[in-house]
Amino acid sequence: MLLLAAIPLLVLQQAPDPDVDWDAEFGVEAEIRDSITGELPVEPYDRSNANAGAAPFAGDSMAAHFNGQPGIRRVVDRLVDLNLADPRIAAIFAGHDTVRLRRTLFEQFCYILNAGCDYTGRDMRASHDGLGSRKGDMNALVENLQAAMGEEGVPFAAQNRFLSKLAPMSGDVIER
Ligand code: HEM
Repeated sequence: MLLLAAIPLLVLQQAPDPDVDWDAEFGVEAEIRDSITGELPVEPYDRSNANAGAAPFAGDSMAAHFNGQPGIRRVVDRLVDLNLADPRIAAIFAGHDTVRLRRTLFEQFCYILNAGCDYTGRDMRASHDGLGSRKGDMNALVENLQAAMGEEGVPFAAQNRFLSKLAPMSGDVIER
């Protein structure tokens, strides 16, 4: 009986018109990547090193332990790759601009490690607002960061000093 009632509905159902631009119909604006940086646009915000969320280390020993800017770049790229491949947290990164993330995360790490960069990204609260990440997600990310630093040969003591700079940010990063 239910099947009989469904037949007229199936007959009435039409295939979607392939010529309709559904984004335009629903007012979805196309996001266009910058032709030079490859990044998607973000809402305007005030740029400041204070957005990095921690003061830089004094001296150049931490930068040296990370093998300078090239080493920091490798750690960040590896961290992003591990996060994107990590079934625990990959979904949180899906659909976000990883081109921008690689750049801003590099700047943040480089600034905090006193390796000669300014941070131009958003503050931690603004950039993680609405992501819904929890303590377990933070733990997963820290594990991936430890793996990336380990692969770069960063000594344990330096890894822990760096992690202790990031730990206080978790209040702004995870969902309240
Ligand atoms: C202390 C730990 C963390 C630090 C230092 C950090 C750092 C950053 C930085 C610098 C940005 C880019 C800001 C910008 O582009 O303006 C960012 C964005 C992002 N972070 Fe984190 N993060 C942390 C933890 C996490 C965790 C635990 C997750 C989820 C598992 C996460 C997911 C994301 C995502 C998805 C974005 C992109 C947001 C967007 O495109 O709007 N982060 N993070």
